[in-house]
Amino acid sequence: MSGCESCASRDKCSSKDKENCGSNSISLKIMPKYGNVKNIIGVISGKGGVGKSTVTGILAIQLAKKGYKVGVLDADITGPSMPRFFGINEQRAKMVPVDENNFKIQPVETKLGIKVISMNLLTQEEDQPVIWRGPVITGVLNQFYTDTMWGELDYLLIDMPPGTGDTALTVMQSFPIKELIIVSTPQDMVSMIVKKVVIMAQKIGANIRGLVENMAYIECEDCGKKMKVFSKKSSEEFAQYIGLPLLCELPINLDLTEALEEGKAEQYVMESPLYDQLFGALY
Ligand SMILES: Nc1ncnc2c1ncn2[C@@H]1O[C@H](COP(=O)(O)OP(=O)(O)OP(=O)(O)O)[C@@H](O)[C@H]1O
Repeated sequence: MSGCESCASRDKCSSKDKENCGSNSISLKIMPKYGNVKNIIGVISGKGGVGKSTVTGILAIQLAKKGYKVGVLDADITGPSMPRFFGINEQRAKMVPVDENNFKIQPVETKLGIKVISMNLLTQEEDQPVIWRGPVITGVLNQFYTDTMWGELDYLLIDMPPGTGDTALTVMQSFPIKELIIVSTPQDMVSMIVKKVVIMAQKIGANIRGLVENMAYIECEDCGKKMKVFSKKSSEEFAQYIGLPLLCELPINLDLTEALEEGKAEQYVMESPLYDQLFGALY
């Protein structure tokens, strides 16, 4: 499947558009109306629950710590988790009227000034489910990107929904994503499914930065020994199977879990030298 065959905009493109489209960009990309976003980074995994949102959150904090202006778009409409990560789940994004028929969205800002938009910042209660079909979800996602008051952003991180479904495909094709970061855990079954998303991204010509192996080990509190949890194979072996450079290995970190439960993950990650070491050189 070539870029054009899989492109949602293919029927709207002239042959000249198609010529100018290039292998890693699809024409008719949508743009934010209320701001300027310099770089979009998509964090994705074919599999649910491997730590995509956790990696998105850590990366956003690392970038903000370096002085960049950062936004996070939680594209997981039916299973949003970014508000909890940042401890902002009690706050609500605001719908600001522009005229009779249109509105813009004021995102919630974290303590570090990261602008976050998520479905869970718009529903009345955070445990209220969203029961929508694909096209509605896709429309809402596009609105999150175009109608949010992002202001000037150096980086917008997109926490992509799990899988290779309609939503992930739409985001990859209609948002001008600079590069993707793939998240996996060191397990055969997970790696096989994650490889599907990598192949999908490669088929549509997306740039992939590399692989983050999450929950790669747990460190003994007493002796500091790193113990593997899921498989005896190394993260490098899994990265080789998936066909990507290994960016870093994240340990299972119960202090992070505790900080998350207390709504203090942002402060914990900001103060933790571990994440400086792991992500410091990435951007
Ligand atoms: N390195 C880690 N150490 C400790 N807990 C972790 C780690 N990574 C993820 N978790 C925990 O595992 C759970 C799943 O993580 P997360 O929500 O980031 O996964 P996800 O891939 O975004 O899930 P989904 O597919 O539902 O969007 C969360 O409770 C998170 O706190």
